[in-house]
Amino acid sequence: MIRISDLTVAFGGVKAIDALTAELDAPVCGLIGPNGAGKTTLVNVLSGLVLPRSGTVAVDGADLLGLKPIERVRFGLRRSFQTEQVVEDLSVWDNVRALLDHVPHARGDAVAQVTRALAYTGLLDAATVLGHRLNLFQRRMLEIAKSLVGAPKLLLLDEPGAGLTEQEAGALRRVIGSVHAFCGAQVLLIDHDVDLIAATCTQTLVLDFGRRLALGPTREVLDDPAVRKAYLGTE
Ligand SMILES: Nc1ncnc2c1ncn2[C@@H]1O[C@H](COP(=O)(O)OP(=O)(O)OP(=O)(O)O)[C@@H](O)[C@H]1O
Repeated sequence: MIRISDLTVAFGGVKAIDALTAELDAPVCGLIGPNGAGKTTLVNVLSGLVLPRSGTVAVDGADLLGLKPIERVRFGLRRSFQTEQVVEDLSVWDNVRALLDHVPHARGDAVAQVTRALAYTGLLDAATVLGHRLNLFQRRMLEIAKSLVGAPKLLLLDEPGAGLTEQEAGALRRVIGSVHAFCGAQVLLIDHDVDLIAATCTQTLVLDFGRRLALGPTREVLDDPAVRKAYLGTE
């Protein structure tokens, strides 16, 4: 559960997030809005890359803003970036294994955890392949696999579907839609692909100019005339 209260982030005179209050409690939540709406800024606040001017954010009851970025990772926060953070000269296995150096996990079960995450994301057969040899889809899956080891509580996925083929997007949908069943973590998904949001997210938050334009069940939100006008470009 993510509880955001009266959150404001300003870059000079621009309020990227403007007095935002929202409770996100679905296993997979969507975060959408037009370009510049504040989506990435919100994810940056959650992961600790940006400090808000005011407000609070709690995840599963814990005050997130009181934790340093590395403490948030230990707490169970995971994030994928629009540009994948793959170590190019490490194998797929070692890319995932490296995450476990930074987070708590039961001693000795690293092999089992990495194996399980790679199997879940379809990367087990590619475990020995070096990062620079992976295609775009495999890189996206590797980002998710890294998020799944070491007791994650919340996955922040920033446009994981961008540039994928329809078949790959289908596979991504299945992986994201089952993350909660796989490891119990909540997912906050930013994507411009409304079909991906509709297929995976039961609850969706829409931002516009840093403000909350809508929050609720995804189907209702996507049918909201104000959302259709601001985001989808239709009346
Ligand atoms: N580091 C920064 N310095 C100054 N302004 C910034 C910074 N980061 C974001 N902004 C501004 O804050 C606003 C929100 O940007 P943000 O990147 O969060 O939007 P977004 O919804 O993620 O957009 P997109 O869909 O294009 O990724 C924009 O007006 C942007 O120009």
